[in-house]
Amino acid sequence: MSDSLLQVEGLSVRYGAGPVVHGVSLGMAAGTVAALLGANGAGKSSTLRAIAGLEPSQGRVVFEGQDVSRLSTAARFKAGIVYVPEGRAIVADLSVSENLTLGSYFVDAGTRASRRRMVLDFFPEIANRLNAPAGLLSGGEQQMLAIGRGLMSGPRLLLLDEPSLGLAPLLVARVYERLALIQQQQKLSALLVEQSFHAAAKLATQAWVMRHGHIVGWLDALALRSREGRQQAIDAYLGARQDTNTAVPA
Ligand SMILES: Nc1ncnc2c1ncn2[C@@H]1O[C@H](COP(=O)(O)OP(=O)(O)OP(=O)(O)O)[C@@H](O)[C@H]1O
Repeated sequence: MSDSLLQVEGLSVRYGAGPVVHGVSLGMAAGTVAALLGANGAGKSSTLRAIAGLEPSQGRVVFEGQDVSRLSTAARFKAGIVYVPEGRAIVADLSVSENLTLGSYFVDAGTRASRRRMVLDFFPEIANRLNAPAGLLSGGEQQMLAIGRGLMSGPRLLLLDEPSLGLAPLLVARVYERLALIQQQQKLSALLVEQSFHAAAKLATQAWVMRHGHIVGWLDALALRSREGRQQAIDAYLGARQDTNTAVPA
């Protein structure tokens, strides 16, 4: 695909005895949001972390036409692949402002200042707390800070690991509203991992369903927003069927 941003081919991850991710293949175009859905332990985070180079893996990861499979995490980060851990992984002892600076350590002062303005415009909640220790923020604010820190590095692909984790439904909605705004205005490319089908369906235009380390289904934008698609995904989570919606594209 000429407009392909990310192409993952036969990705496998193992921690000890057996693989927890088995030959996962997926692809997405620039300027789009895609999701990896599935229940606890399905292998979603391991897949995302392997794409970022945070876990040793087998298979190929091609990013903007370049095979990055052998590159270190730092080199992939430099290429624009930015992993955003779930919100509570911000540096609690540093201030909000310092956490944001961490995300843009290698850029010049002018770029840093303009990105910071952009992030604080998107997340006014944290703009009012710049000098507060990040550990004192609410769960939702910490998630916004984690996303903001990711945006500070000028990502070409944001890998979002369960942005809804541990948040009350109202806060999940708020975080996803902001992501939608950022997506619209910045043409953000993102691959997100979610257990919350509802949250992911608002933003993603395609999703893969994982179960026991395998991709067991794929949903397009229409299926993601339909009642039937939702039911198919839930069935796939639970293993009731192995063929969510259309065939998984090669
Ligand atoms: N660092 C690790 N060492 C050993 N096993 C791990 C490690 N990380 C994950 N696992 C195991 O790998 C499997 C897949 O975990 P993973 O976190 O990728 O799933 P997930 O779909 O993201 O689930 P969750 O939503 O609960 O995070 C699980 O059985 C998990 O226990």
